[in-house]
Amino acid sequence: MPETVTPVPTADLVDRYGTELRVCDVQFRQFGGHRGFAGRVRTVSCHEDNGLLRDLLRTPGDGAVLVVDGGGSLRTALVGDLIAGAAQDNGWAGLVLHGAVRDSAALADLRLGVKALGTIPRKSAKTGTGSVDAPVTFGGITFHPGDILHADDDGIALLPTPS
Ligand SMILES: O=C([O-])CC(=O)C(=O)O
Repeated sequence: MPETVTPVPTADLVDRYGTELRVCDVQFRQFGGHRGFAGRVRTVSCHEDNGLLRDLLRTPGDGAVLVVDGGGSLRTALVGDLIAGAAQDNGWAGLVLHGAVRDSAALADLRLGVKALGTIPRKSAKTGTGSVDAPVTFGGITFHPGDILHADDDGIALLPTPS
């Protein structure tokens, strides 16, 4: 069942949850057609290789947000218009890429959130090395599969996990 999470402004979430909210310190750029997006976290960890995330985004997203730890590399693009288009068509809410994109002009037309560090036209390898749904850490916070993520023009935040 698709699990849609309605995006809430991240500044409002800080006002509501205070320091319990986990806020990512990275200054991402916005590339997708949806500037505010939210969903349950899935993760990929990879380095200049997008085989794993390409295969995952070809499967139903059920409203999830894919968080990709690309090690911050800006040498190759992890996502372009084809992979992002598949994510849109398969019901993913958004992508958070600690890495680069390409086809950036086309990404703006998609019904998808896409935050990334920057752009580069060079492709990634496709060997499929890396891991899926292991916790990933960048910007001072750890993204666990199942966390609820909210993103907008102000940044990215993870809701406190119920104790
Ligand atoms: O295939 C790739 O590596 C990325 C790409 O260009 C696309 O998603 O369109």
